[in-house]
Amino acid sequence: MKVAVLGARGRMGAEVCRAVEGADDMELVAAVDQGDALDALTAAEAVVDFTSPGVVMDNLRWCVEHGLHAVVGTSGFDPARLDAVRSWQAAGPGGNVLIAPNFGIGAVLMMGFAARAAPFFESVEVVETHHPNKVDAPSGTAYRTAQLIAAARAEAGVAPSPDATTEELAGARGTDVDGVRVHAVRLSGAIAHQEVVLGGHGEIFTIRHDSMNRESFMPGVLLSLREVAGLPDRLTVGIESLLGL
Ligand SMILES: NC(=O)C1=CN([C@@H]2O[C@H](COP(=O)(O)OP(=O)(O)OC[C@H]3O[C@@H](n4cnc5c(N)ncnc54)[C@H](OP(=O)(O)O)[C@@H]3O)[C@@H](O)[C@H]2O)C=CC1
Ligand SMILES: O=C(O)C1=N[C@H](C(=O)O)C[C@H](O)C1
Repeated sequence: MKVAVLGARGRMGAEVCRAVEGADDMELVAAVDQGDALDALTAAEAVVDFTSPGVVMDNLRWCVEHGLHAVVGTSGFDPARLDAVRSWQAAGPGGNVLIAPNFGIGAVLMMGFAARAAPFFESVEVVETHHPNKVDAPSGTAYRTAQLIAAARAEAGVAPSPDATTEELAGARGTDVDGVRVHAVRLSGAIAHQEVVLGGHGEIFTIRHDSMNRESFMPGVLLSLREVAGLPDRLTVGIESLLGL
């Protein structure tokens, strides 16, 4: 299949270009970065976007309006952004869009395990750690994890995590995502790491995932490229269904 990469000179985009060039069933037909014309994308059957939260919506709208399938790794997708994508797709034939907060297999499993464990513990918080060049906080993975945890706890009728804080230096308790506290650490030497910490009656349960390099995301990206055209929904969030989860 013919693949184009948006953000091709970035940390992830460059890794995706290498992975696509190394795949027997794929051909890299366009490597597009800041300042390049998007027209080159039309040579592709599917486009991969690893740019930044500030520009991904314009890129994605262009892809949808030009009928291209898109695999998106860029972070920053809240419910309003997902609704915007659906509205563009509803306006025309468009292509399928797959948006994955994390393409790492272990990270996907970590999110699933966290949601499964969340109703069994009184308290739960998410701590993500990333390299200091990351422009957004919290990470898309942490945001998605918190959403999944909150949904699982709501469905089970679990009370909010107890927290008696009444005096706080701004930010000390992290940010609130659907009632779940999320903390972002930026650390030289780090790539992408996350802990979900659950606390109950005399026990603490920690679920941890570490991405040691950016190659770790490539099996998920290539799988997504192979599957995106045949997905049952025009917009899919996460690669869980592609992994049979
Ligand atoms: N889903 C997942 O599994 C993963 C997701 N990510 C996410 O991917 C995104 C990119 O991360 P990373 O590669 O580290 O970031 P980088 O900053 O290294 O790469 C982004 C690239 O996009 C370029 N760019 C900026 N604007 C445009 C534009 N309008 N069109 C085309 N290219 C553009 C940048 O150029 P310039 O530098 O000149 O601005 C840069 O080369 C982030 O949102 C990150 O969170 C990262 C890892 C895994
Ligand atoms: O910017 C990164 O590096 C990463 N971004 C994604 C996110 O925001 O969750 C995925 C992974 O954590 C690496």
